[in-house]
Amino acid sequence: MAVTEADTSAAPDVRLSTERLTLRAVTPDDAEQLHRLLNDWEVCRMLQAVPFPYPRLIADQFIADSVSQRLDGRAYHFAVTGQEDGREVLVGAVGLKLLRGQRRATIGYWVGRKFWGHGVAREATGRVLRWALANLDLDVVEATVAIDNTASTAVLRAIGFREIGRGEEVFLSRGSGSHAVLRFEAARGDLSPAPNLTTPAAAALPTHGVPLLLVAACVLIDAQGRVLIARRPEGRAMAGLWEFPGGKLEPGESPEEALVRELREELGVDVARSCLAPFVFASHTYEKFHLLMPLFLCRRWQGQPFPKEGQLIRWVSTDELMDYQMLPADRPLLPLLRDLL
Ligand SMILES: Nc1nc2c([nH]c(=O)n2[C@H]2C[C@H](O)[C@@H](COP(=O)(O)OP(=O)(O)OP(=O)(O)O)O2)c(=O)[nH]1
Ligand SMILES: [Mg+2]
Repeated sequence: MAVTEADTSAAPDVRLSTERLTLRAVTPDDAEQLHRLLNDWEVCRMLQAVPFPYPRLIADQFIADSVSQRLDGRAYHFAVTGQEDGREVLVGAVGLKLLRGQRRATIGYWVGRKFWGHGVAREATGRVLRWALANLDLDVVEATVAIDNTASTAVLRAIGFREIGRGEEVFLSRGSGSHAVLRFEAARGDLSPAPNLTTPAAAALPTHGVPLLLVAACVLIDAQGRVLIARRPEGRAMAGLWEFPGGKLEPGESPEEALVRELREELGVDVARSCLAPFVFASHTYEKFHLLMPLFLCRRWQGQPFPKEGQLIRWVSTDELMDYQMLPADRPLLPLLRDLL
């Protein structure tokens, strides 16, 4: 099965929410409000692909295109809405376009002028960025802003984007000729929440100035020799990458005890300690910690694995495993697993 196809299949009707906002697919019912908010020189002049004045016909065309682009996974245009006097009102939009075959996308956004100054762009764009890196086959999201757009530059920096250089772009609303822009990028590492390093080992054994983190993980193997992998959900460090089920040792736990607990918490399966066979270990320096991770094999458990923590799970052959973006520490272990199975 092609990874790209399967992973984006759940995305067309995605609906995201933040503390104050809802982000959902743009629909033809949005055309009137969208046209009214966008047909504003102060908004248009910051957008590359929008003419000014902004004709209603272009709003309708944009919405029709965004429906088909979303269905085939080329772009996700979100209407950003809020509540005003108990009604849902459009306040702006965020668009994400995938660059085919590159594991990259570009992001753009605008907010209606009367909603400026309330952190809408930051809240909405940050939400889409986190969703995209956790759920689409992407490693990097790019953004470009006009050099005179200081508000937007501040938004990008606050979300975690890094400035990577300058360039020139045409802005339709500003007429012919190119205008100076700043280019930004964000990858998973720019978003990662700091890991919660609570194990006693972490405190006791710093390595090269970073703490040592002890994690136990397990390869569940089914009767056809397929293995279970899980995609780290949004909100976790390294969200969007795949891993073997498992987690950090809690104080006083052995690796086996930690795994019995983690497999129940993450997948709802019961495993006896005697069914966990030590296989290999990972030893890998991440930016903020050094990971030491024994990897066990297990062929017998009770219950049907079920993703209890919002993760995506998948049974894959060891050949298919090579097509998945696994966590960096796991990559050297995969050929060993393939040789075994
Ligand atoms: N479970 C698991 N973790 C891995 C693998 N490879 C790898 O680098 N890690 C890293 C990612 C994380 O930094 C760390 C595991 O931490 P985690 O956040 O999943 O820990 P946990 O399940 O105890 O979750 P939490 O309660 O702290 O939220 O180990 C793997 O194959 N499986
Ligand atoms: Mg875990």
